[in-house]
Amino acid sequence: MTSNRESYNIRVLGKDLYAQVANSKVLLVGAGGIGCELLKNLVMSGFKDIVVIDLDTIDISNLNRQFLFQRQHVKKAKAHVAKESAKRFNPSAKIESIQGNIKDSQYSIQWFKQFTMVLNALDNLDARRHVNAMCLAADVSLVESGTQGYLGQAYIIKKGETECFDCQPKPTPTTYPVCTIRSTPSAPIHCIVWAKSFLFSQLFGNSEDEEALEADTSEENAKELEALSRETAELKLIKDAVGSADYAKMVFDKVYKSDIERLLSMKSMWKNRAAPTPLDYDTLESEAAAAETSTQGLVDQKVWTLKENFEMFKDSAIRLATRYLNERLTQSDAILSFDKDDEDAMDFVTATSNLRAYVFGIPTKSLFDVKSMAGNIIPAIATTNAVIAGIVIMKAYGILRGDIKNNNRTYLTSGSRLVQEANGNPNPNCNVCRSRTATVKVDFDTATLRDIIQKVILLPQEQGGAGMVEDEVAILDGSRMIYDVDFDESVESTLKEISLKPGTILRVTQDDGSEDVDLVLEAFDTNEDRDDNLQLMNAIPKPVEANNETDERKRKLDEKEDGESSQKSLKKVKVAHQVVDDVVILEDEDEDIVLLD
Ligand SMILES: Nc1ncnc2c1ncn2[C@@H]1O[C@H](COP(=O)(O)OP(=O)(O)OP(=O)(O)O)[C@@H](O)[C@H]1O
Ligand SMILES: [Zn+2]
Repeated sequence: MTSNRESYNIRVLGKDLYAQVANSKVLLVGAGGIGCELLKNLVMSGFKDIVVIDLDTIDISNLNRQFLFQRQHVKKAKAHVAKESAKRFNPSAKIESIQGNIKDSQYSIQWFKQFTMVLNALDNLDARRHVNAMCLAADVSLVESGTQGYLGQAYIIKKGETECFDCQPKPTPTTYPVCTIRSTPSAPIHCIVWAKSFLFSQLFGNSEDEEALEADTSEENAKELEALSRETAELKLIKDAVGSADYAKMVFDKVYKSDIERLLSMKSMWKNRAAPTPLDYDTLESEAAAAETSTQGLVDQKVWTLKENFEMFKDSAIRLATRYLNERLTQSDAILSFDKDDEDAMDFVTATSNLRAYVFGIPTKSLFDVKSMAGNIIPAIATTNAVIAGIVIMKAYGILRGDIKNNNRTYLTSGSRLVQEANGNPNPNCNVCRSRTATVKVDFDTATLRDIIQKVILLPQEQGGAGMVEDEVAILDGSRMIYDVDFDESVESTLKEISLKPGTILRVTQDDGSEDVDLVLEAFDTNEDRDDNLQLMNAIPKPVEANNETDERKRKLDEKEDGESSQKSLKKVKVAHQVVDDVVILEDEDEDIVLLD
């Protein structure tokens, strides 16, 4: 018997599409902000066979937007709780939940192949890249999505038909010159980067952690680096004094007094900028508590007074020092890593960055603001996730209809407008998706590397092979070279002997620079009939001809670059691929962008 929801879905989607929806198997990667919305949407729109994977447990800070979770679920696995909550929307849906990392090797290409489609609901580049590569190798359609504040996007990735996640280069994160952070901060962010990437990691972490500081070889910078190494040595002494009664005072005197006095002695530095003012521990200590009071409002949103920052500095430094010492009792090289959700770390970074701001006459910030700046956080907004999760379902319908090439990318832009942009063709220079892939079934115990070379790599293109030339071929298993003309020792070894397993992808390259070929190795089924110890399952696609469609698109754009009318469309292409953090966002709204109904 069909339920009300089911008959409604059939009416909306039509019988055929609904049947496809009901028969498809979907992998949902991530059960966070977008993932929760999406899992709910999937079961409500008729998807019945779903696997959801997430590595994390529920944090209290997730509850404001991840509506499948409630207070009593805190610390439980996201995937399992999401499954239980979503099932209540549609008890007939079959959901398998996995608490795990999608990057684990057990989630092989073969494993990905069981799905009709994969839906990403992730929050980091690394995992997105991995799923992109797996879906390309397994030739499964992927819907990629992301949100950032009020902005969001969703689009389909399909091997050979669309751009992949890595077709466009992603910009590197913002860096700051060492001297600005170390000596001449002029904005709150400079003080926060100093507190988080320098002070915190020097005291409690790995001193190499200064990833935000740019390596700069200018003369001014050389001096800075020299001062940096001297100060690092001094800090080491303090680090060793962790646990002593005057630990907080030692840290304070060094970073807010002697370091600042040393900076002041470099007079030329302050010719054209306001000189810093050192702080005095004893004066602050003796000052009556809070003569001035901090601003009103929620605790996290108050801007603390100098005295309050001072007290918080002492308190949080001792809390962290105690934790650091305890960790070292069990593991001698233990460190504390900065985490925006760690209250002690956030108290410390807020207080120490604000004290530094006082020294340099820079406005101070509330804990809330420091947290978003230190954690690089743009607040996650439930409604943005909900809109994007809805659009992901539309993309999923697009995949089932076979409408991939013409399926646009959808962006939620500032002003809450949904805009569309044509999905690009694969970038011919992308080394993630432009390789040519074929699956080869092999008997790992008897097939040799020579078999692969003869029966696949040298096999003429007309017969489905790669048609390569023996002397020019090299074969790699990941970064391990297993064959080239000067390294042919393993050629008579069986695949098992050279540790190749089902799921391995061999990359075959040829000197002449023609496109690489990826061979996905699979085992024969136990009782499978076969004539040989190796079977090429699909013809290897021919190399893409130059001047293909993508080049054509690029050429047209290049041509138009001179013309006035082109500026707009060129700009559109550029802004569309700007990436902030992990999410591509569209900053601008162009008139020639198509509005959705
Ligand atoms: N490699 C991975 N394998 C499985 N799940 C992953 C992987 N990387 C990230 N995730 C999951 O993807 C989800 C992304 O959701 P979201 O962006 O809402 O992040 P969050 O961690 O819930 O929130 P926030 O980062 O804002 O505190 C998270 O639940 C995270 O655990
Ligand atoms: Zn690509």
